Amino acid sequence: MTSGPLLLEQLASLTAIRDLELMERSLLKTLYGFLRPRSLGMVRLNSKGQPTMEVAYREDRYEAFHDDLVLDEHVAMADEFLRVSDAKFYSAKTDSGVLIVFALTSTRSGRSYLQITLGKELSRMDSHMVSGVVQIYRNFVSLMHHAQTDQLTGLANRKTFDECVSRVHELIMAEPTLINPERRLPKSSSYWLVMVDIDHFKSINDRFGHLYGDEVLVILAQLMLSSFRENDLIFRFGGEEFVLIIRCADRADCLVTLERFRQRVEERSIPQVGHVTVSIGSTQMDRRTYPTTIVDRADQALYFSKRNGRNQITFFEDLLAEGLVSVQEIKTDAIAFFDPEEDEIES
Ligand SMILES: Nc1nc2c(ncn2[C@@H]2O[C@H](COP(=O)(O)OP(=O)(O)OP(=O)(O)O)[C@@H](O)[C@H]2O)c(=O)[nH]1
Repeated sequence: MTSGPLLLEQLASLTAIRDLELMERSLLKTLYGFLRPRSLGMVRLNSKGQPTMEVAYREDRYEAFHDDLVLDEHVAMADEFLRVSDAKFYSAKTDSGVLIVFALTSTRSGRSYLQITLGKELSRMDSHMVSGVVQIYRNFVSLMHHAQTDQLTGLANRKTFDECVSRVHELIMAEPTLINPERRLPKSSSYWLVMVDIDHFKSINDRFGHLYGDEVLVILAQLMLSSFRENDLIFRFGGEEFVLIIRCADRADCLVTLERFRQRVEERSIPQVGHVTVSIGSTQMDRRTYPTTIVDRADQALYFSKRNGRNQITFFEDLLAEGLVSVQEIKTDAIAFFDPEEDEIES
């Protein structure tokens, strides 16, 4: 495995990567044993068609590459062909043999392909076999995706957040060893946990009905997807609460990003409902602080935004600097979130 993958890029698909990787390995192992190819691997492209990961598999060795990837001209052609065609695979003669490319997955954030190089064309029987194995893999990926996704908004669900937040934290802890010192990384390696809560959402439901409330949630989710980067992580907890894990250069950069989103929400006119606003609480994720504490800090910042008039952004670090909160370490796995029913604060 190469060094230097950027933290959130490792979590690109919002799915449980460890499980997905196990499935990838199992797929490659099965095909390697069956086909004994000259080479076997996978390539993942982002939504712009740029490669973000390549995997090479040989005799039980699985190697993943993230850095300095160049899109192979045959893969580019396969990508173009398989996106518009019903064909099961793409095949081309190359210097190393016959390259066969099968489409594996296709999502909003990108596509992945299986690459097989053989000494000769794939026989009819073998092509049926590979297609069958690929279909099983796709079905598993889609089941996994379903279990991890909130059905209304299409965002990752609360269960996925619980798994992801610990994993991001583990990655932050490990980061110095992951980063290649020879590669000059942009000064963009701080990670922020952000809680977003729609203001007065109950009254939207009360005035317009739940269906309109649901529509607001869907529009909010779309605004988030279009406002944050592809590799930022966006979750719906349930209710009208969302959580983000985003990478920013520093606090000022995080503020600009969140402020832009807050304004976009405020400006958006939603049919029937009109304008809605969001309150936001944010805190930096650091390696010394337990994930539960990080979540609690963002929650305290959100609570402050709510109490001070809503439609605003608060950073926990600012509250700390002003002596409005104290540092408490929560060392349990239970993550407690803001509960407006319990904490109604307006007079
Ligand atoms: N339409 C719809 N409503 C939901 C969903 N999940 C939770 N709710 C409603 O969201 C509302 C949340 O309201 P409160 O927790 O009182 O908070 P609020 O009215 O947004 O007030 P503040 O957060 O203090 O600004 C409740 O009325 C829930 O019934 C959902 O999936 N769809």
